[in-house]
Amino acid sequence: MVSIPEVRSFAPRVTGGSADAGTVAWTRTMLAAFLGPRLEPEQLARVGAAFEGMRLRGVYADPDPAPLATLRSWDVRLSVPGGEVTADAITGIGVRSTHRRRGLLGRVLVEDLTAAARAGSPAAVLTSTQGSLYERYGFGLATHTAALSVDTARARFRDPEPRGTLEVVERPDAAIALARPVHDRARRRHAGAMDRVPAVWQQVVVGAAPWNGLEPDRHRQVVVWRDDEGRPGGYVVHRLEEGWYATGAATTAVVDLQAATPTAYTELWRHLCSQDLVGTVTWADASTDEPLPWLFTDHRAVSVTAERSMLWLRVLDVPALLTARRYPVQDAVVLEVTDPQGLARGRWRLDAHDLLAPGVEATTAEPDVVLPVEALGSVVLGGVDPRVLTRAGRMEERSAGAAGRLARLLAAPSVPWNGTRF
Ligand SMILES: CC(=O)SCCNC(=O)CCNC(=O)[C@H](O)C(C)(C)COP(=O)(O)OP(=O)(O)OC[C@H]1O[C@@H](n2cnc3c(N)ncnc32)[C@H](O)[C@@H]1OP(=O)(O)O
Repeated sequence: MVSIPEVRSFAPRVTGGSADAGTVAWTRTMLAAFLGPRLEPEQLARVGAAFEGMRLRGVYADPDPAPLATLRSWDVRLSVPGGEVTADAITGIGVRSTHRRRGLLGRVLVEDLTAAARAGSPAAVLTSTQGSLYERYGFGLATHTAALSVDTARARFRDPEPRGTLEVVERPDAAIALARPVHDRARRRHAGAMDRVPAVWQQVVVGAAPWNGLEPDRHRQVVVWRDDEGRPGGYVVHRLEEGWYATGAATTAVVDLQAATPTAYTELWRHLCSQDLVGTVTWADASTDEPLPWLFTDHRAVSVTAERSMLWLRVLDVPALLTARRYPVQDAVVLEVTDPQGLARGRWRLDAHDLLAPGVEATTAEPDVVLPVEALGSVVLGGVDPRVLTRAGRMEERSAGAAGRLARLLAAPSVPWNGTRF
């Protein structure tokens, strides 16, 4: 007899670079749901080993040892304006193609969110394959990215003098060791950015991801820029997107570019735009406020080819999240938050009169704004304007001008940005 499906969670056990049988079965279901390659058992065991230290959840129906649905999560440090919080990063939500539309996504996700809230994470984050899946679970779209394309023939730099030195770093471990501290500094500038576990670094630098069986992308290159004292100030990971054989001009795609200073940023772009045989440089997930066009004498060297949704944020603990960030103006507003899963529901007074120590308290006062938890997730990093959500009927202003006051309170010092899908 087949049992009623239940959610189980476990941590991968790894010996000698290979994961245990339960993790292998989990990995097989997850890859199949994402239309991934059918891997040999030893490849699956290697892929599963990359999940060491993470939480795996699955929906199981005995006696089948493989799950019907999967989810993987781990803790990240998520930048918020003026600070950072621990967040539950979620990925790998997949349901067997034979078992869809029976509520399995909902079961495994709500279980993970409830566990994260219980463990004290103020928020959960994910990037999604589809745009309409996660609002019903309280996630709000919080950041966007811009897809850029640079025509290298038009890219003349205003500042003609290169500075510092560049190095192509061949060994991935050396590249990661150089890139990590730069990324760590750079990520604090953008709310929505987060630190990276080793598996994500491998994905970015080597191109070895679960969905390609950890096969390295041999067209990937890491270039580090150093200042005159030899200190690394920025790096770029790029890959060949289209060879030059057909057109005589190749396309290079930026995978990750982080610069701790404006000079590092300029010099990395100078390098990208001056490579022989390269006609176009693209960046699929740049920030929406890149200074790039301003580096060139002709800003039309850069085209924005698309703007895309990126990070979804689910508030789990309203006071913890709102007090972790800083506010640019002194004001106080009462927010009533509704939440179908009941995790963040309540009426809260956010008081930012003390700019260094904002306070959030439960209150019975009349609310200035009533909003569902997903709208709070959208506006909390400062990347979505509460007035726009009010105009869209996604939140309700109960006192005159409250959405505008909230917009001024939540404004972020720079545009929220997360450039890495996970
Ligand atoms: C963070 C991430 O990992 S994003 C990756 C998401 N996964 C994928 O894209 C892999 C391929 N797809 C799948 O594995 C599955 O179809 C999933 C995970 C998207 C959905 O799983 P299911 O178990 O079928 O979803 P479930 O039955 O729990 O549906 C929950 C709700 O979402 C809705 N829904 C499910 N899939 C979709 C979809 N593709 N588009 C729109 N709505 C959807 C359902 O109608 C249901 O709505 P309701 O609450 O109003 O009834």
